[in-house]
Amino acid sequence: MKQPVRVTVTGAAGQIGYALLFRIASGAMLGDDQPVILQLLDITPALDALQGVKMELEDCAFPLLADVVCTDDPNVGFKDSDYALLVGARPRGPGMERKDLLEANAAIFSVQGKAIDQHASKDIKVLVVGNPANTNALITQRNAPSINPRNFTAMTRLDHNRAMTQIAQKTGKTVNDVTNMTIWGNHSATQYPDLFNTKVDGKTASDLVDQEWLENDFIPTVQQRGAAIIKARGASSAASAANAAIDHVRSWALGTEGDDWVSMGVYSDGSYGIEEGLIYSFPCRCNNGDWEIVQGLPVNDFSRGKMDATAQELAEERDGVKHLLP
Ligand SMILES: NC(=O)c1ccc[n+]([C@@H]2O[C@H](COP(=O)([O-])OP(=O)(O)OC[C@H]3O[C@@H](n4cnc5c(N)ncnc54)[C@H](O)[C@@H]3O)[C@@H](O)[C@H]2O)c1
Ligand SMILES: O=C(O)C[C@H](O)C(=O)O
Repeated sequence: MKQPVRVTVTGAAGQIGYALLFRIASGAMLGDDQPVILQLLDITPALDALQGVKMELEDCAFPLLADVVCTDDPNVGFKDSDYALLVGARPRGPGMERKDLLEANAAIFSVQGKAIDQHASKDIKVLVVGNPANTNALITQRNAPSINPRNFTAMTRLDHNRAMTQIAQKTGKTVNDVTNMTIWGNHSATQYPDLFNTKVDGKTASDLVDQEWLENDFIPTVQQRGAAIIKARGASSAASAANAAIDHVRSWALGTEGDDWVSMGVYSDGSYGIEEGLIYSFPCRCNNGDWEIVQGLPVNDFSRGKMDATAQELAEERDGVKHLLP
């Protein structure tokens, strides 16, 4: 049996937490042979509820669950942590954009970045789910200067999965036929789901649909899916978000399949002309617990405009939280 790894989940008493923890403990995220210690962080008023979640985790008798720690102290929550899923943040309500949450949520990530810097493993892999995810990931990263910026990522896998299903349904195929999907940019209404590099059954997806559907149906549907779920459910996506978080960390830790890639919000090295240092969603391949941006994909004028617009929004969000970026 491998040694257990420490997985911190913030906002563990919330909606996404409830859909996430049991799958991590079952081995769905890090593999059937990897024991885990769950370090669950939430705010003080949520600690009773968190104890209830811990009791339920115990009642599952998961063979891979080595221990569960519940705390309201980030210094304890991130102690020696190998993986951190930063979920704890306020969700948006109807009529809000995700960046409207910046003021409410940004401070959480500067505190947690500092705690990660001081207490976590220097090899920690961090996934930020709490919105606005890309800019919160940037705040976390900048507050943890002793850790490689590549170790801080933001979640666009939910958008990626949504886009795969939309194109599969449109072309009468299944998601098993869809590969090489890319979400470029911000997890926001400016994100750009790219069908020009996606394949369906080996054929280029943009050749299988008309430009009118691509521009006026597919892209807005993916961009607005979170809002559509809030309208329908009266609460933001939870099970699908937890599923995407599992997918994101699993790909990062255990690798992507063959030539396929996944979408991850990662530290930009200037690839595709995107300003260095932004946390921008790129097509990424993962191997040996590391990711690399897929290079050399063709970018037409239509795509270029959309990729730049979402980068511009990220630069504006960054400038709006300058006071939290040491
Ligand atoms: N990136 C994505 O694709 C994606 C998808 C879905 C939701 N989200 C975001 O995830 C976040 C969580 O959503 P949810 O539905 O679970 O919300 P929720 O309100 O059900 O749960 C949030 C939890 O975070 C806790 N929390 C608040 N401040 C905290 C702090 N400082 N430290 C630790 N915990 C803290 C709350 O007490 C609560 O238990 C929201 O910001 C939501 O917008 C992102
Ligand atoms: O849309 C939201 O606010 C929640 C989440 O980011 C989503 O995409 O479902």
